[in-house]
Amino acid sequence: MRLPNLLRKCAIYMFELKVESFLQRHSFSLDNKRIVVGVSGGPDSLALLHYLLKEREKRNLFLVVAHVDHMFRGEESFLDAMFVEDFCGQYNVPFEMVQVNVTKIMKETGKSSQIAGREVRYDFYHTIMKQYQSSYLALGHHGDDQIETMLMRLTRGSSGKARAGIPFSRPFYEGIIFRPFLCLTKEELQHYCDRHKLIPRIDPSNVKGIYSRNRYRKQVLPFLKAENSHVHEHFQRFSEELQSDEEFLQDLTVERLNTVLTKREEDKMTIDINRFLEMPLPLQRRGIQLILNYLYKEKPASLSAIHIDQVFSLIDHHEPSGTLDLPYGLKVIRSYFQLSFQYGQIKAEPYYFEVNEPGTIMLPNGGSIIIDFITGGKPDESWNSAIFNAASLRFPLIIRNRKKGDRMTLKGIQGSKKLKDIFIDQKVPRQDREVWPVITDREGLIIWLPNIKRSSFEGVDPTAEQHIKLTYNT
Ligand SMILES: Nc1ncnc2c1ncn2[C@@H]1O[C@H](COP(=O)(O)OP(=O)(O)OP(=O)(O)O)[C@@H](O)[C@H]1O
Repeated sequence: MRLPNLLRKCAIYMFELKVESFLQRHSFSLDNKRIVVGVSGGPDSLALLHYLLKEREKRNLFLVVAHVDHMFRGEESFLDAMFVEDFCGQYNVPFEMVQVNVTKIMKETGKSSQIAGREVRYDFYHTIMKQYQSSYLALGHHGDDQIETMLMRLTRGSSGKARAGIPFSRPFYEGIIFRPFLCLTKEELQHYCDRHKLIPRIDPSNVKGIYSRNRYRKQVLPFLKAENSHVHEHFQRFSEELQSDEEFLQDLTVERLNTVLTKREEDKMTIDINRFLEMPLPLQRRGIQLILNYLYKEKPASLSAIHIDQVFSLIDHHEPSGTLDLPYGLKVIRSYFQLSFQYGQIKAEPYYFEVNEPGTIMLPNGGSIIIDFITGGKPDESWNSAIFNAASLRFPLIIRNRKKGDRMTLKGIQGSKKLKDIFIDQKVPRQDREVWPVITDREGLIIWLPNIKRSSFEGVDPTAEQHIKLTYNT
């Protein structure tokens, strides 16, 4: 055998070995699979199809090719489709294609060409997988794609698993997407095409000059490759480690979050702040992320790490209450030790307690009212308590949330004042007003608005035999 031929054989062998050991590392066997292959006609997916065709007999593979003509480049892009069809004809592979005017979709929906094109492709892949009863979709992403994706996401501020880039495999409807070429560079795929005398139609990456991906491809990748020619292997390993770390932490987060959630509805979640703060910090961050992912059926592009930081500021806040507006009308509301994530208007749960004797009443807002009977001596008054002459109160006392039209008489002031105005004057957040406790006597006279205003009924009476002390703990 002549030397160039031997070198060629060696290179092909090395290529196949790399892919095989990559598949093995992911415990993925090609044997007996029915696979849809996404083929654009460019070098990466043409090399992928060729590689799988070489394995077809040995592995007992059933292959079918899916091609999408996005109609971006008029006649040219239709010729790509014809090229792929012709290639499939030569190798006796079923070929399926669809023509979709993606530019029109972009105009109608305002989506970018990448997003609109991607949605069309993945829809079509799904259709073909169903049609051919295939559970596997093979795509030609490679190591350079991986580096670009990871750097772009990091730069953009992605979090969690997204930073790990493109996974080797992931669930896709009832099936699985897999990418056997993530272990290879773009250059290796180009060489593979050359060695097998494959002449791809175009390299679609060349027509993507305006995309930010191409700026990474042209400006960042050459620098990294010059620094270390194995950079793609290191990024790939980092991606895989990060993915498995993320999965592990994600499972832990779900477990812990379940113990912290006090409410879980379709469009509302509430956590207990004290229990939440007992979670390790990395789980706290992921916990907030999980809640947001759950509530946002479609994640807003404008949602960023800054919003997560703002949620944490609300948790660390010294004030017992506060609100944060997130994209798409999602609100985060802190009320004492409860943090709620919810859409739209805040509905207060009405509550009503009758009190006849000393004790503690736990309130739905997480606070409590303590009732003490004090006989003899001068009871001390603190900022969160109120003292009454027991004989002047008509029992049972009632602890409830406010009602429309509530008014109270204030200490040292003639006449009465609307609760609504008192709340506004004291700048009590709207959502807190609905759950703030109001204490009345049997006849409905408001005797105390805890921690906000003292009523005309309050005060120590030196002649009183017994006092009642009410304390509001938040
Ligand atoms: N028009 C298309 N029709 C079917 N599959 C496609 C199409 N475009 C891309 N794919 C699949 O998605 C993979 C990744 O797409 P991407 O756009 O990142 O790569 P590409 O530069 O188009 O790759 P290639 O050189 O294989 O065309 C491709 O390798 C291919 O498997």
